[in-house]
Amino acid sequence: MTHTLELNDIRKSFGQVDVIHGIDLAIEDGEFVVFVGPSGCGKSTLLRLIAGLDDPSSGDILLRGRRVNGVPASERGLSMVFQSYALYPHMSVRQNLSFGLENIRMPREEIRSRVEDAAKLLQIEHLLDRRPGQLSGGQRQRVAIGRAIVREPVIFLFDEPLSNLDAELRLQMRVEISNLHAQLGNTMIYVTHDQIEAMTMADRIVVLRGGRIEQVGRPLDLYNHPANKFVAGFIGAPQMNFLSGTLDGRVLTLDSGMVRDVPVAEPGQGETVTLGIRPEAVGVSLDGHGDEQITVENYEQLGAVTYIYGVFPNGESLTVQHAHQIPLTRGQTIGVSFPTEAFHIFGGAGERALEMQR
Ligand SMILES: Nc1ncnc2c1ncn2[C@@H]1O[C@H](COP(=O)(O)OP(=O)(O)OP(=O)(O)O)[C@@H](O)[C@H]1O
Repeated sequence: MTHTLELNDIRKSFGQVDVIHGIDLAIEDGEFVVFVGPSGCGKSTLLRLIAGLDDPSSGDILLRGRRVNGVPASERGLSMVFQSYALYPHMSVRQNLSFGLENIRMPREEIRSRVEDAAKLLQIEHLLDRRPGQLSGGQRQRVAIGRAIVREPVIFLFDEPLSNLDAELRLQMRVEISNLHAQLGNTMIYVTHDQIEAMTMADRIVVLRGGRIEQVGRPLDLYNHPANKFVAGFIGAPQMNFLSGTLDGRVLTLDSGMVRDVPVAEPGQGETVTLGIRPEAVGVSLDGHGDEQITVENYEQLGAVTYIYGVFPNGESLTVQHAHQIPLTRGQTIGVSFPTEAFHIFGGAGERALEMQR
């Protein structure tokens, strides 16, 4: 089977600096793939290599089975949507949408029909005669997306397209881009540092760090089975709790005091490990019962959910996400419990999750 896009051992250096360290990835036709990772991990660089705005130092890029290294961006059949929108300020929305098509001498009628279809799809028909300066941020972003749509690309490339929008509009555009993907069915590659965008829009997430892939998988697979501590900490908000301990045989002893049998596939030999547990998996008891006790340092009552920020006697922190409204005061002691089924145990410096016999 031919993939829409294949990256084979892609590397990129700028002068002496190696930025991408060997990326292998195959993307299927129609997939929505999100590249996510902290600032500087190389996600924009990778997208630019795919787009043809830059060339890899080594490795092959295949589009529908054809090697495209060195093929100019304009001949790859891809459309990119930038964070900055990159609209022409002196042109109307209609001209912004049609400009690229006029440049390739597409017949007028075809251009008109594509522009009108895209405007309808994005609900910007009433804005076609305005200039970008007369539009809101969200409307400008729609025009930028429209300009990508009219080219009918093999793949849409999005580089942090929502970063300049406020929270409410970001949420709305997230849903719209997902709907667009469902309607158009094109392959989409989307770069963001926002794990919520990744979780909500992706068919598959590629987590990057330092120019390497840490894990590739469906959103909930990454959430439920992170391959290492980095992915576990990056996916999910509030962040997973990490508690230090040692593993001897199948007995986990936390530095905070709790001792528990854990169903690890391989028994330990007294080595240091990290227990990961998501905030929503921690049980709370106001009368102090549970596996351990924490002091409430702070809390947030959001109505539907309560966040508790606590500290163990040994100084380690614990965040709890509780699904109910409960009375709390700073400085009070509460009991917390940790169900074994929710444990993630990371070996070494967190580079791998230990296999569990569930
Ligand atoms: N043209 C360049 N010359 C030298 N170094 C570069 C160049 N472009 C990018 N880099 C470096 O490559 C690394 C990856 O940059 P890139 O922009 O791909 O990261 P990113 O994950 O997209 O980050 P951000 O979320 O901040 O945009 C960074 O350390 C950056 O400084």
